[in-house]
Amino acid sequence: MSVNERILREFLHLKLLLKKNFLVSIRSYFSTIIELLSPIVFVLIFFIIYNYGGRVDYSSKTYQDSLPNCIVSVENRCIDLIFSPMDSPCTVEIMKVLAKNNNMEIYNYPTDTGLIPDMNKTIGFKGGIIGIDSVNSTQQFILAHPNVTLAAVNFLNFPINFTINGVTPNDSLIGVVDRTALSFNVFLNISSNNQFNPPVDYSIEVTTSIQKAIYDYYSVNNNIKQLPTITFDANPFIQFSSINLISLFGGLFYYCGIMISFIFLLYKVAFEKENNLKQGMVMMGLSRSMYWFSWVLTSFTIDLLICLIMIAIGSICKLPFFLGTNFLVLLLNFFLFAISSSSMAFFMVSFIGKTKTAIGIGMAFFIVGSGVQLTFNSMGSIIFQIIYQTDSNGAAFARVILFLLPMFHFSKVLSDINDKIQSYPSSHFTLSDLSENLSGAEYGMDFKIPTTGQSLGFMVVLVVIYLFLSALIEYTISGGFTPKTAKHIDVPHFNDPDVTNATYKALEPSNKSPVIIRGLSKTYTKFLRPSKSVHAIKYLSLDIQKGSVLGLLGSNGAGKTTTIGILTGLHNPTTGDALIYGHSIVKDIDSVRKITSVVPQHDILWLELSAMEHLHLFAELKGVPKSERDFQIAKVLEQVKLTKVANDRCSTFSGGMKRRLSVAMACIGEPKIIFMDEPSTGLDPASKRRIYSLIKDIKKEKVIILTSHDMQEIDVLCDNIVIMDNGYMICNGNSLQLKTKYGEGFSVQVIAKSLEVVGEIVNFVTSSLPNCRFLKQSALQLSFGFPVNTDPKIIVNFFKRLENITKDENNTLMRDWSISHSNMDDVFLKVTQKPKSQ
Ligand SMILES: Nc1ncnc2c1ncn2[C@@H]1O[C@H](COP(=O)(O)OP(=O)(O)OP(=O)(O)O)[C@@H](O)[C@H]1O
Repeated sequence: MSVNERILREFLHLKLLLKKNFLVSIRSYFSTIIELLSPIVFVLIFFIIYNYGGRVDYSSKTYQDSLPNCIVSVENRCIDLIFSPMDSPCTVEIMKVLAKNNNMEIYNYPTDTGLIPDMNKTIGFKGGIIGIDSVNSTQQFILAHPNVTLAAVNFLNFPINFTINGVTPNDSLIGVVDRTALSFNVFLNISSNNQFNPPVDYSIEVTTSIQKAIYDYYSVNNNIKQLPTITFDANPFIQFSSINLISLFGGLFYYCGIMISFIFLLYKVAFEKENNLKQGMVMMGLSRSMYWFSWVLTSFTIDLLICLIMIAIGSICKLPFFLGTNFLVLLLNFFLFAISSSSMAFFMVSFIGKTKTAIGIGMAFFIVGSGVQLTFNSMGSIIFQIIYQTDSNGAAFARVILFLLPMFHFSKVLSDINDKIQSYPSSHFTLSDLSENLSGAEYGMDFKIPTTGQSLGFMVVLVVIYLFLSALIEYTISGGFTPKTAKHIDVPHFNDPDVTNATYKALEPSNKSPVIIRGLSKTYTKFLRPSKSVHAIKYLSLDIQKGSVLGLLGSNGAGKTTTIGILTGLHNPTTGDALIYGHSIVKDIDSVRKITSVVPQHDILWLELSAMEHLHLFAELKGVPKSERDFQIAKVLEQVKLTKVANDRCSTFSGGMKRRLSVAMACIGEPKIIFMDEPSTGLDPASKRRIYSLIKDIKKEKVIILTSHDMQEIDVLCDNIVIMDNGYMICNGNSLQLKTKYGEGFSVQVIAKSLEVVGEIVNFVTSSLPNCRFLKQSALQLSFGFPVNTDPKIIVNFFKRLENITKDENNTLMRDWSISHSNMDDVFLKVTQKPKSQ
């Protein structure tokens, strides 16, 4: 197959699988709606809690954020605020805003450091702000002129990134500039009755108005990307009614809204695995990589929808988190969290085979993750500081484990955003904030804590890691690392000459049969416990002719399904090869798949799709030209008698109808070889008969390889029969040859009157007929076999005795008896040496 053909084939498979996923999602609309609505539900729950559940109404406690006016009563002058140092450009910029906010004048009041300022310069002042050069001078001024000044503020330090018109002032007057916090002292005059009668505590108004000036300066100055932490030694104030601590816990609800789809994804992929749908699809020729890729695309699309819904509903509810954060940042955080979780689900499902386990693990992640989310939300950035900045082996280990969890990075981003937007009502988290270390800034200059952008990047890394690991596991399981060469081993010794002949005939280089299996072996290796490795097939060699049905018989675990799995490319053989119309299954499985079809042991059906949709899907997969599709589909539907229900969903089908549909799907595309793994299992006699006649109809010009536990089916349908036991072919021949060779000649069935007399009957029959063998017991029915060359007189005499016993109504031994030729049941029991009682 050329590269172009291969690419086209992969695209076709992707298209078909996406179509399947789309149809299944639309049809199972209940679960799809739950998945898509979950973000709405969780955001609405949070909205209700946020607005009505325990919200403290701060608006009634809002304090004024303007400076109170001083009252002129002493020295014929009063000053609203003294600030220092006045020569610092940083201080002056903020004070200008404060003056503007309060409609006040701002004056310089130069002093010589250490000297008491000249009071004459302030005569006639009635309110206003004046600057003084140092804290020292401020204190001296207040001491010298009590009750002239309402309050004084001394700036102690500014953050390092404080800039004025984009320039860092390198403010030596402030002293310490290598810190991230902005701090100031406030002195309040509440001591005198002369001016403030009665004394009033204006600490909140004064500190609030200063703080407002700082924030206003920051919010108008675009060059400053983050607000400083402000510390001051006055009473803390409550100013903004929109700050609500509950909003910090929104992360828990956003997490839950996204994790519902994580549980659904685990369930859906595990369901296809548990029901062997994936395996069946691969046997039918679908590409494994496209199977996974289709799931990745489907789940990422659902994730995107969920994230958009979440952002839309959060914005409609006017939650500060959504209003205060840039849309792209929101989308990136939600979407990267969702797809990294989905990628983790793909990785986890590599180890999960059952839907119940998948749901259990999904729920555990949901519950434990919610707890973790709650902790991260409530502890804010402190927890991230501890995790990232603690220097110990334990912390390093925790960092590695937490790194692998998408929810951890998601919480970190939420925490960063909350840190920013909770600081001030008009604060926004913008794209430029992604490079800031917001959490680190709060705790000093140690920037080991990743930036918000890095946390988002970690989620991208997780997507790559988890998808890569999932692909690696899939590649290993599919035998990708097994060398693609047909390894040969010596022919073992077989007890049965027919088996030896069949083996050597198949090994003959001149053999041109359509199917030739040569020295096929398969060992399922247990890497951790090599001694427990299973040798499922051991040197299977045979050829199959066109227009014939080969029956593969064997007890459970004999190796039949593994044989079909290898011939359809599901597993790589450990040794040997098979040629299907000249194409090697080891070297050219793609060409083999073009001409083969499978009825897998488990139906590859989606309950949400109709019979017609299944057939269209597989017709396209098998490359049936569009013009022929309708005709072929109508034909197979008629053959399996499903025409009337063609447009009904498979969920309404009985087990027999599903099996018939599987057979119809295998017949689409006119394959040259059809593998049927127990095609009639679970069917009623009428349905079985339909399948039998279909097989008889289609076998002309084809090769059919059929496994079954139904001996009658094998007897009726198969031209050649192979019996496998413990991985070996132990018999090979047609039904008559096998019965003659291994059958007991005749078999006698006796129905006992009670279980107590079974032993007596067995003694009676085996002692009456020489070389008679007790074959099996099924409830009260006992089967015996005896050779064809038994003396007819002995047989006649034996039948007469049986007749006499059953005619006697008082007999306690048997109810009835019958005689027949040996059947395949007897052959099978004899060659596989099963115990003679069940
Ligand atoms: N994926 C696997 N990994 C390990 N062992 C396996 C695997 N598949 C099959 N086996 C083992 O290989 C042996 C042959 O199994 P296989 O399914 O081919 O038997 P079978 O004849 O088809 O049985 P049944 O009639 O029950 O379907 C069994 O011992 C089985 O346990």
